[in-house]
Amino acid sequence: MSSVMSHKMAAGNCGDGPRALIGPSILNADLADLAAESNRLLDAGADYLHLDVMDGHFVPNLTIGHPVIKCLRRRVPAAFFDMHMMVERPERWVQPMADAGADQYTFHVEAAGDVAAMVRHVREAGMRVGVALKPGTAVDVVTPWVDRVDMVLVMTVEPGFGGQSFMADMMAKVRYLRENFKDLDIEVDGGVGPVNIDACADAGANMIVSGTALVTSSDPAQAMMTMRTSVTRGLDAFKKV
Ligand SMILES: O=C(CO)[C@H](O)[C@H](O)COP(=O)(O)O
Ligand SMILES: [Fe+2]
Repeated sequence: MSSVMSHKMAAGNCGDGPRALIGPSILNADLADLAAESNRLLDAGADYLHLDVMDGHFVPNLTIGHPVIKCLRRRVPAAFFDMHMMVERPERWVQPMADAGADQYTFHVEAAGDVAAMVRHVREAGMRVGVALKPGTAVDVVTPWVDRVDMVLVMTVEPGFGGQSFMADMMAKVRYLRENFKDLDIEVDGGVGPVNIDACADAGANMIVSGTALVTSSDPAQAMMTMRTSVTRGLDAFKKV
C-alpha cells in the first residue's frame, strides 16, 4: 500500500502553511517501466510524482505526453501528478493533461504568451497552477502572478536533461520568494539530492524534485526521509522570523 496522499488532495499547502514534500522525477528512470518505477518510489515514501514533459522545441529533448500520462494514471491511481511542461505554447496541452489525470500543470513563464490567460485556463480545467522559471529568468518576472498561482518552480539546472549539476546561486530566488510569500509552494528542480538539500531548505523551498539522486539511490526511502527532515527544519526556521 502506497503512503501517498490521494491525488484529489492538494499537493502542498493545505491551509496551515507549506509542507515539506518530496517528488521524484522519473526522467532518468527506466521509462519502459514507468508505472513500476513510479510505484517503487511512491512505496518508498514519495509525496507526489514530478513528470517532465519536453517537446523538442522549448528544450532540446523529447519525453512523454498526455497519452502516456493517461496510461500511467490507470496504473498509479492515487498519486498526485505534478506536470512540468517544458513546451512551447503550453496552452495546447492544458485540457488533454487534465483529461489524462494530471493534478498540477506547471508551465514556463518564458513560454507563455499571456500568463493571466494561462492561469485561468489551468484553473478552469480543474488543476493546480504552477509557474516555472528558467535559471536565466529573474524572479520578479513571476512576482505579479504569485497571488494567482499555487506554486512557483525555481529551476536549478537549465531545463532539458536530468543528471546535471545543482545551481546553488538559484537559492537567492527561492529565499526572495519565501521571505515575501510565506504561504507559497516553492519547488526546486534539477540536481537536487541529499547532498545539497540543506541549501534548498535554508532558502525556504518546500516541494523538492529529485531525479537522478533518488532513481540511482540504493535506499530511496532513507534519501527521501533525509530530505524531508531538512526541509521541515528549514520551514520551521522561517515560521519563527
Ligand atoms: O526538469 C527537469 C530537467 O529539465 C528534471 O525534473 C530534473 O532535471 C530532475 O532530474 P535530476 O534530479 O536528475 O536533475
Ligand atoms: Fe522537471
